[in-house]
Amino acid sequence: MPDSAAASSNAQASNGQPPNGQSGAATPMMAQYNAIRAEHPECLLFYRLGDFYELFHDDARIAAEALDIALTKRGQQGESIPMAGVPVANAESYLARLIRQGHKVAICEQLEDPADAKKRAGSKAVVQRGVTRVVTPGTLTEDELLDARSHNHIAALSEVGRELALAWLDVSTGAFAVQGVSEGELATVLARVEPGELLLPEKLTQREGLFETFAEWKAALTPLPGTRFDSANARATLQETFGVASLDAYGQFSRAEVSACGTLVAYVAMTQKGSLPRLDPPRQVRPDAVMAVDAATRANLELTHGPDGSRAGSLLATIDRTVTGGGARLLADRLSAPLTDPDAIDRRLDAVSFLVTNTELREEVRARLRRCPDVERALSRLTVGRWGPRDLASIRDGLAQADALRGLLSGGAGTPAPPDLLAEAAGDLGAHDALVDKFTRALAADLPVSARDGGVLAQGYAPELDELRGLRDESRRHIANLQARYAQHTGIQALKVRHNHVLGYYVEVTPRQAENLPDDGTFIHRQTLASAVRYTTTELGELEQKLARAGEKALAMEQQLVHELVGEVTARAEAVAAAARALAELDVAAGLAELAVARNWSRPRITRDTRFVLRQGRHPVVERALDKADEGPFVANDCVLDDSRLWLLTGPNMAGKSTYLRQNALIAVLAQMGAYVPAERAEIGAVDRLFSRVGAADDLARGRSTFMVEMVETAAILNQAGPRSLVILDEIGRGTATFDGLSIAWACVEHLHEVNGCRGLFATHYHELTRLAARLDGLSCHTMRVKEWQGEVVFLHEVVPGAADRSYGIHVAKLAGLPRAAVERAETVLETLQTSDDQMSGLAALADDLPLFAAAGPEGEGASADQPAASSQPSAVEQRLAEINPDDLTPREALELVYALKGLADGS
Ligand SMILES: Nc1ncnc2c1ncn2[C@@H]1O[C@H](COP(=O)(O)OP(=O)(O)OP(=O)(O)O)[C@@H](O)[C@H]1O
Repeated sequence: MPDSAAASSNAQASNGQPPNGQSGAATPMMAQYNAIRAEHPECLLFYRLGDFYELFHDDARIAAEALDIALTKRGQQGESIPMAGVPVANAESYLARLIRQGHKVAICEQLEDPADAKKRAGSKAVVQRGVTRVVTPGTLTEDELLDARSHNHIAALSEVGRELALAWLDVSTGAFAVQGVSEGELATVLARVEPGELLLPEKLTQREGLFETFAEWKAALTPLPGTRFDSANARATLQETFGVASLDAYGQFSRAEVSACGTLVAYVAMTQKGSLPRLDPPRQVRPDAVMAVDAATRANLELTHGPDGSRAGSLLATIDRTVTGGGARLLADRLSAPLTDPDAIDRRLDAVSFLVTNTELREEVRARLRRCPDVERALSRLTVGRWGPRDLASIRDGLAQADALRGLLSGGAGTPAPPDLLAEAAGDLGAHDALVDKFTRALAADLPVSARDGGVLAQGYAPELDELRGLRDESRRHIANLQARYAQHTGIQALKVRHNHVLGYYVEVTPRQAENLPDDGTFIHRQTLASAVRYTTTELGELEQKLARAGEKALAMEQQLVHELVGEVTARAEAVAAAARALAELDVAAGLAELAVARNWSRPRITRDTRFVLRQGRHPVVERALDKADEGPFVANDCVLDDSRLWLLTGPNMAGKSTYLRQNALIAVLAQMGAYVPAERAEIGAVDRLFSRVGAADDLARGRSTFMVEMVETAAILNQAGPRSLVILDEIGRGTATFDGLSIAWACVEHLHEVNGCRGLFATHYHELTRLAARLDGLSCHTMRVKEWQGEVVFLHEVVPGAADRSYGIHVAKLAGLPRAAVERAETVLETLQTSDDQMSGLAALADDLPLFAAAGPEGEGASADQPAASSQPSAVEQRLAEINPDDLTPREALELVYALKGLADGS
């Protein structure tokens, strides 16, 4: 332990406290506290005092506020220290709340029995204490602190030379991966991994190009000194952890990758004070193996998080039919990282197909999986040494089902042989019957939460244990019998033999009865209370000692036997982990098969070309919502991006454009994660990058307006999309003035067509853009069909070739309840705008829209409906327009003209 006086002032400084007057004034216990506190400046310190974890100084203030617990004071030689405490018994719920609020907590335990401390150093001894664990958001293992259905990733970003790499792992399952990244890709990879904690070298936080990315992950950042990322140390850490002389067996890692992986493992070891949970060797992820989906696209498409940020309403929630925690986590992983290699995707699809076809097998597999506890997380707790008896039962029950499932999949007589992925999973399920048998015999039917007080092992498992337990129980029985014997001997029927922690076993009678006790030396007085007198006897003392000895021995033996069971699991941790992974694999395949059957989805065909053909596609989430609300059938639509790879979609508001755009992107994601899709037929040339700009929101936190956000996202698309990419863009340019918006939309369509050459769907209200179709061969126009019936507009939600002539925006405004006067006024204005014969003069009229609206007072004051406001002189814009012939313009000239017109309009 460091010198307590020095550490004391150190701790106080790091704690934001003024030094404690003279540090020498601290009591020995506070000196110990201060020293330990100083070693963990970034954490709140839970300092064990008996049955409580206490927090002092600023820690106490923070915890009191965060947890809504009392802030008290502890006197200290005239000075009092703020203090708050949480009971050890339910510390986990408090920990969970602190971690969720972004705090880290160091748990400081008593490392010896207070009685031993007294023996060692007298009555003023300070019990030895030390931090046994640092709890951080990324290093949790307890079920109470984790969401069973999501991964909890901790990641490390490292830079060596000019190379960056990101490693991530889930401490609660051992899953471990690493990927080399460029500065530009980092945001996309982080959006996929979603780390709860991100370690990085301090100096990287200042890197200008990464500033924006880190702002997104501010709450998760844990900057560490650059020395912690040394790649030689990192390599040594990894080799030691995995017991190998070289990492080559796991892949050819760059120095940045080694540094990221090693630093991550060393950090986790530090938080667990040396005892690492079982970890998979790092799996190298090739960036091009996974469909790149940036953060904005993920959010727009609501892949794993719904509109409110939770799982509800997301694509994941809609497709998740898994029945185990491991399966749910794997499904979320797959959805977050769709593949690009058609063969790899087909392997997954083969597994789903097999279970779609074999209904009985699927049902049986799912029934068995339902009985599987979370083996992965139980294993992680067992290997890190933070387990409870129920974790042993989880391993037993999970492996028992694994054995049965292996039998089911072994393709016995009459059952078709399973495809590769399932056959491999069956192999990985392993043969654990001996362990399952042993654990079944060993574990008691009702298991306690903790192994501390025994009661874990079943009667009949270990004869020596039963014998010791027998002795213990016999002594208990003897003690119980004594009561009857003493009652008879003394003639006092109400005499009781009782037990408490202070006296141990004693005989109790009332004070009046005490007078009648025989004075033969049998009863030795211990205590007199108002209502009772208590005695011990030699015989009772002896029995008690026997009982205690037998109890202690039984407990010691039981604990040893239980540890042997734990050892049996940890010795075969790799095989158990493989079985757990296989269970998850089966669960995902069976869940997706169940979904496909229940919702009538079909198997997509993934190819290496760039055709994208969906027949009768549906939006999985909207369709489900319509079903549930009984709001009529969802109208299926085709999407054929082939020779015409870019579709321009016009149509009224509320006609279903956004839904259509999204459903095609979602189907691509589903297909490439290896799932069936909501379409009659799907043929998808594997998409390497998916981009979506749908809807818009302010990003006030970063001082960006809606339009700025829209442009930043659009810029990312135009800069990155390539021929294999799929882009969906909804109403680009609507966030600014009409002409600016139209010009930008126009330029974007041209750019996507000419430069990016990607597949895409572009929804717009700028009907003028449809003119581009005449010049760009890869562009075709489609529209949402509507029917006008008795003055009302009916949305048919059907995508057909062609262009819309109007937007019916006013109709929607009316539906939404805009005041009648406003609706009528809007109709008048619209009519005015549409009076010009050709499109360009329509545009000219649009440029004047502001004066028109400004002139309109309430209920038709100012310019009246039948006398529209218009300047008598032709405006500069009109004059310019009169000079040109639209048919002579190239798209580029048209764009330039639009800019010029805008300039004139702004200047007038
Ligand atoms: N194919 C469909 N079948 C049935 N209902 C649909 C379909 N597509 C959309 N809808 C319904 O229409 C509503 C509006 O759809 P959506 O938001 O896609 O319209 P939009 O054309 O993008 O509108 P806006 O231009 O106003 O954004 C949806 O909430 C859904 O209830």
